[in-house]
Amino acid sequence: MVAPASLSVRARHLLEAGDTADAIELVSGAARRGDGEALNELGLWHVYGQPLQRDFARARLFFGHAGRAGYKPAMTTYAVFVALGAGGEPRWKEALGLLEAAAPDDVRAARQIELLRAMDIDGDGRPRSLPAEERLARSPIAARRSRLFSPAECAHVIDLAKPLLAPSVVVDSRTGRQSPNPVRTSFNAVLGPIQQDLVLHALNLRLAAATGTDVEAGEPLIVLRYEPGQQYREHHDCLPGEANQRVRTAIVYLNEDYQGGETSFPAAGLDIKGRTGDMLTFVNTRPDGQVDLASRHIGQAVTKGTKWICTRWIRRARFDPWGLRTPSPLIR
Ligand SMILES: O=C(O)CCC(=O)C(=O)O
Ligand SMILES: [Fe+2]
Repeated sequence: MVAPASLSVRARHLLEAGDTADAIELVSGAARRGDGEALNELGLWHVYGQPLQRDFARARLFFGHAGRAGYKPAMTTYAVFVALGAGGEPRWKEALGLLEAAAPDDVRAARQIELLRAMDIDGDGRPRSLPAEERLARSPIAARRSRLFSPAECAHVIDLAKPLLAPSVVVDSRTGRQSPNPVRTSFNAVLGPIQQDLVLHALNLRLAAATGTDVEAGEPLIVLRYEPGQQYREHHDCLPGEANQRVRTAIVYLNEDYQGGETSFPAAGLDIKGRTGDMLTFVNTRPDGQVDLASRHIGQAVTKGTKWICTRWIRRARFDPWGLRTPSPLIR
């Protein structure tokens, strides 16, 4: 016997077939009856902005309802929204409390709690201490903090990314479009608000502290995986014609059991082979805001094993492309 398709799968089939009204009816009907999966689906629709209006405040409410109705993954999403301040105030302690309440019968929540308890963080999830910064070059400005992430944290980031990996794309400097390109042959996963968890948010807070930047200026963390022969050819990280430029990059090396794969800066004659958990950071722009060509760098081809890193591109000012912090048009 074939198991009946889940509600969200049936709703997606209806949407693909253009039966938007039926899909909405199916899901909202079930949501009214308190179905957790349906409530979660409504939350996701308010995040995607399809087929309902994008509205993070509503999404946050629906994820909370879905979690309380027993749909476990929604509780984690809700906790992340509360921690991030997506669709409402950021409240780290409340987010942590939600996760603690979920932990006894949710292994993922329990694992997060274990990793969070091992961190030296304050009541807002920010680090109380950091490894010392070691200056590597003046042009480009580049520095390292050894072991910024623990091996267990690195493994956790890899685990979050694994199911989401897809071939990397690059932004075309003329059209601004994204497409696969031989410049960058790795696979990557973008850990945005729906994919991340509280551990990842605490790590993003740590990266912000370690680079002296505002956590809200960071783009979502991207995890990159390079297999032998894969590389990221010489490039700089700035975007064409962008006002809110990527002024800084932070890279954390998530493993070290591979060969090749150094991060090289030809202008400075610098080749970095990171150890597990090391953070490399460099400045991409000059004081006038233009691209610093000395920041051009290469992810050298891996010759043996698999290289895992995560990259956070950090903007000049707060960056909120989805309007996570935009007040809801539907809720006052
Ligand atoms: O793989 C590397 O070492 C460099 C990665 C990189 O250039 C980037 O993520 O912007
Ligand atoms: Fe780069």
